[in-house]
Amino acid sequence: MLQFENVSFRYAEDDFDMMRNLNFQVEDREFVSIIGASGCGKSTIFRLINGLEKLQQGRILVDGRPVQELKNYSAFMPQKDLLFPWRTIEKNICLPMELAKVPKAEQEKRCKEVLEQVGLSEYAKKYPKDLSGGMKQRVAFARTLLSGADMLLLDEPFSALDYLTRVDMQEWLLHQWEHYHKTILFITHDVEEAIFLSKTIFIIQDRPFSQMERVEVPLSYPRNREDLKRPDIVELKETLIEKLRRSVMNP
Ligand SMILES: Nc1ncnc2c1ncn2[C@@H]1O[C@H](COP(=O)(O)OP(=O)(O)OP(=O)(O)O)[C@@H](O)[C@H]1O
Repeated sequence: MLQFENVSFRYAEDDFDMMRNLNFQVEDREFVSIIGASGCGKSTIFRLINGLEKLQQGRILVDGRPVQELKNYSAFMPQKDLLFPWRTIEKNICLPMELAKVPKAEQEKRCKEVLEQVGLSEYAKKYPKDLSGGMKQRVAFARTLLSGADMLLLDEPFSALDYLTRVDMQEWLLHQWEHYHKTILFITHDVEEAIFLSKTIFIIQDRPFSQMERVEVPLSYPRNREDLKRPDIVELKETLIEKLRRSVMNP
């Protein structure tokens, strides 16, 4: 379980807090999205979780232990795939294992398994330039998985993709999540994407923010895109859009 306890943070360049006494928690294996206006601090939450920024007050705990004491508890996947163009797909996927000095035979075994699972076995020897945008994000996801962390931090991973690829990738991601049973925190600007994927949605509405409104999506898994047409889901979507619009108008 991930817990934020009274977390406050401001960037050194700023003279105002970005978040103040923030409390929230995420259960193991939950799929949680964070939505909020541009610049409200969504990515900063990820940077605090993975230790890239130091919190100035409060605690971030994973299974009751401060993250400063832990290693390899979270893995980050950015919007851009960040694959190395001169490495083959399998070599890109193996990179974190190479750095962690995992024995070569084990690297190959894990790489083969994950490529099969993400549906890209026949692309192992190809280069990133040979793959479509959606395929490259699958490779980036595979690499994130192979870090071995139980919590995946996905920062707008599909925002650069065209609409149809994006829709496919959402279904694909849910399938992966059901297979791997990881905890996923997912940042998106797309309310429908958040509803389709998540069990829980956190909304950032204020600046600075000291709380995120928590909304439970009334859909079970596995999900079907038809569910998005249900009147209560259409209404939820409108409500969330309205909340975001209000937060943009009252920064
Ligand atoms: N390293 C940094 N140093 C100083 N200020 C930063 C840094 N990173 C982000 N900021 C500022 O902090 C604010 C929040 O940034 P953050 O990236 O967390 O927002 P966000 O909600 O993820 O935005 P977006 O939706 O546009 O990606 C922004 O105003 C940004 O300019």
